[in-house]
Amino acid sequence: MTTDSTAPALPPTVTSRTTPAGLEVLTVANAHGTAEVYLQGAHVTAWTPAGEDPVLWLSSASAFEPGVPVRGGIPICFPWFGARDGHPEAPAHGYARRTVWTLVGAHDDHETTVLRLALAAPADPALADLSGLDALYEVRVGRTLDVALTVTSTRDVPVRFEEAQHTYLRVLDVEATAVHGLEEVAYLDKTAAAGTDPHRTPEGAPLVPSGQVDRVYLGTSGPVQVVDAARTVRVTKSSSQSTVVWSPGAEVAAGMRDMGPGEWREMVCVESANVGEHAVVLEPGRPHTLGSSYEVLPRV
Ligand SMILES: O=P(O)(O)OC[C@H]1O[C@@H](O)[C@H](O)[C@@H](O)[C@@H]1O
Repeated sequence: MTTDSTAPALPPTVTSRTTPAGLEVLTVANAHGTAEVYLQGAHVTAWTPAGEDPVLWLSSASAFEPGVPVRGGIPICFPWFGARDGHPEAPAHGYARRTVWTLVGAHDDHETTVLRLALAAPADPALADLSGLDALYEVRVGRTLDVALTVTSTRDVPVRFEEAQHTYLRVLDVEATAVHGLEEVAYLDKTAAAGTDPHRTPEGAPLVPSGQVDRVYLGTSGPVQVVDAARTVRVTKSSSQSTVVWSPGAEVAAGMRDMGPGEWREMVCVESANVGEHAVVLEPGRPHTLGSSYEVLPRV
């Protein structure tokens, strides 16, 4: 862990270590379960509520190296999602998931452990239109896992940005998993052939992913429930107008270096987001917080 004298003291529920590659990791263990958070990307890589199987999926082939995003857990996409408009050379999903955040707070709030990490706006001329966006991320590990990304602008003009909590949920078999809560929501199909209209009308039924699924559901703020043969995981969100669902399918996954053979079946991404037409336009002095809460529901 950092020996920086300004680093906050850790409560007894939190321990820290540095990996051989030099990445700092915080491990939380409290009455309600365990979690792991890398300072790079403020990346929650694991959450296991007491008595449950892990809720977050993590690739066995993920790189854990400086500057390389982890495949799994909860990557933070910020301040753009996917490719950056007008900047094809920019890394996908923004700089937040590749950058080391600073731990600015750690404490126990009754039986919940709270970590706070900060990312100052980078002073990069290539990011001039996105400058002045400071980010604070709060991770609460309790009976539920709650994450909240607060963005504050130091600019005196509105700034448009995109964001997502790109959560990989662990499932037994994605093609035998039902995603509830988006039945009545129109979406953009990112797998649509180039030059064709990607807009799709609501399907009227829960989504059971088959093959490659890459959808941006539009204008939806409601919860999503992911139901597989073993359990139901509910994702509840706040200040989010888009939900992204992604499953790479066999073919795309086979071309990904950081996904183990066949592992694509064991995950589905349900992403609380504000992207595209729902990007945030942040006014000076008006912080914006994107929140997600994850919970395992009791079987009925
Ligand atoms: O490989 P990355 O950059 O982590 O992105 C994974 C996926 O993330 C999803 O959110 C996108 O909708 C997909 O298009 C993308 O392929």
